[in-house]
Amino acid sequence: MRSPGNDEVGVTIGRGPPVRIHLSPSPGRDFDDKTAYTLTFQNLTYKVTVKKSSSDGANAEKDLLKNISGEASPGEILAIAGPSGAGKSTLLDALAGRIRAPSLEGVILANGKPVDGKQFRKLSGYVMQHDALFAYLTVKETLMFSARLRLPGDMPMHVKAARVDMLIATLGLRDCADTRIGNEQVRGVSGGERRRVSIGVDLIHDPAVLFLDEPTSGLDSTSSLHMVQNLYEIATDRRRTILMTIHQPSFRILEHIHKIMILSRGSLVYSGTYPDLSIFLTDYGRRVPDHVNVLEFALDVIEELQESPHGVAALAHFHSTRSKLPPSLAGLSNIGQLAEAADFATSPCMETLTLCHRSILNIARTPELFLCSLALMILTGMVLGSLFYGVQSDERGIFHRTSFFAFSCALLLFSCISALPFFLLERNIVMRETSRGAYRTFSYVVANGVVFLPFFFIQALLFTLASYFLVGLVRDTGAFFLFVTTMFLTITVGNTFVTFLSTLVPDFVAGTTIIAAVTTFMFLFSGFFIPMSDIPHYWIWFHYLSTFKYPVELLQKIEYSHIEHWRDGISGSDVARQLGFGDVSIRGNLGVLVGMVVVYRIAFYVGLRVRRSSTRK
Ligand SMILES: Nc1ncnc2c1ncn2[C@@H]1O[C@H](COP(=O)(O)OP(=O)(O)OP(=O)(O)O)[C@@H](O)[C@H]1O
Repeated sequence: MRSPGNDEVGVTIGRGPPVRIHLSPSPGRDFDDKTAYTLTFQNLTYKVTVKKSSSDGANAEKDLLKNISGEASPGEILAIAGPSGAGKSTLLDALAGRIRAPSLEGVILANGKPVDGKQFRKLSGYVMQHDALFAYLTVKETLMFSARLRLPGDMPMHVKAARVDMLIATLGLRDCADTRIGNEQVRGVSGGERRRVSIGVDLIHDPAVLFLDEPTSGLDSTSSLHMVQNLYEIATDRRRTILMTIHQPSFRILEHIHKIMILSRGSLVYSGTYPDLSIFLTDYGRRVPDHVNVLEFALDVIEELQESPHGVAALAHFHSTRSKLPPSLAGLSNIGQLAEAADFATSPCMETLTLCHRSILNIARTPELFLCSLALMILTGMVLGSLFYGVQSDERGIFHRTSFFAFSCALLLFSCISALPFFLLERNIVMRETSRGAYRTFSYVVANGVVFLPFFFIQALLFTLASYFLVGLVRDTGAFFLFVTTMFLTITVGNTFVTFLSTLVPDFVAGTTIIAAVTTFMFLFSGFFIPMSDIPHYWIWFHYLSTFKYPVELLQKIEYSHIEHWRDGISGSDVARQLGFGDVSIRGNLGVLVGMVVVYRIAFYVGLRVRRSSTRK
């Protein structure tokens, strides 16, 4: 029953008074909202098919999770422990809705309601084991961009800023708020601070349930303790449900953990509190020596059992006979309901502006990269200008012009490959952000397309200024600007092509190889090396797809159609006709280049969506 005028539902459990459960209309609208989720899971089983390397080639099924049941409550930290390869991250992913239903069996309920992966992902936060943050942004900027993307668009900016400040204080990041995140090349915040920023990014919308994969990995003992203390405060003070995987935590860390689940080879072998673990082991016949870390001792026992002929089956069975299973599904079916989560916190327009702003800041922080590429344009333009200096109106002039046009296009298109590492790095961050519902993929595709356009234009202009007059191309304002426009569109096509392929390639090495190979073939089929009439009919489609064909034709046509007097009463248009460019339409070819940009952008969008759906969310 929903009360008018507020966002609470009254739910009667048994004979008790109605429980008031606050429903926030959009996640994180109210920093102090009371939304609290109990996550209950029963009989989670996850199998994957593993291809056998043996000669019979038969596939085998591997159980990554076997009938795991448990419960995570608000105000508590549930830690998932176990030896390496036990299935900790897999269980966390399953609970966070990152593994799709057909391969995952069992039931996951949030406040007694079946979890709809998409909706639940918006109400929860997931912090991955490996950070993916922009190195050149400061801690505060990183959190502020997250706030601008993940908090409601109608929330005033000062309220978002206040929330960021509060989060910075909560996570103990005050001293490094204005320090850059950093990476291998740039000095930045410490490993512990970096982890806390990653947590902050996913905490900004105040998710009711927070999943963390190894939040203390790579941290020293003090930083690990600090981190878990932060999480403890968030869980207890704000009644958040926190689930995390851990690796060999110290005594002091264990004091901050309310419940532990221990896995071994996909089976649950313990579920309960840390103090009860000692009793459990003793009852199983493994007395815990004095003054040892009981969890470490338990992991040693498990590793020993894993090596034994019967494995951990007996321990798992012993646990199942003693454990109190979570309440039955029937008993839970009416307790509360999932808060309605808006699909996205803010409008596509606001998302695009915020993403543009973030990109501009990143570009501004790495001026050397961009200045380097601009300097390269001037330098190569001048080298080409000096090489083809002062072309004449004769046969050699035609040959030199054609070579200059073809080489200029090749240079601009091949130089776009250098953008690949940049896009690959950004791809990781964008995939994470969009998979958690931080913003629309479409907004990113638009922002990424728009933000670099001025830079591409400056590149095209500098290259043209450095080469056009030295080569001695036609002195005509219209021809000059058409030349700049062609160069600009060529660079834009090349970059959109590389961004699109960056969604498909697995890594940098494969990416450069594939992009270089495809670009080389596009050059080969452009009509420059083999005239179009000589290209076999079964390859002609590749000629039309070539990113070289249209700009090279355009440059020829622009040049000759603006030369009124070539020589001996022959006009430039006559030369163009003789060269086979008479029918080329300047508008038509410019249109094709614009069309290619649009098509590659759409393909980029589709590529990102497909890649996202084929990986764990
Ligand atoms: N898609 C998959 N196909 C086959 N095996 C997989 C797949 N995903 C995970 N595994 C295997 O499942 C087991 C559990 O993996 P998981 O990452 O959950 O372990 P973990 O307990 O988190 O390990 P660690 O502590 O080393 O990170 C491992 O043996 C892993 O190799």
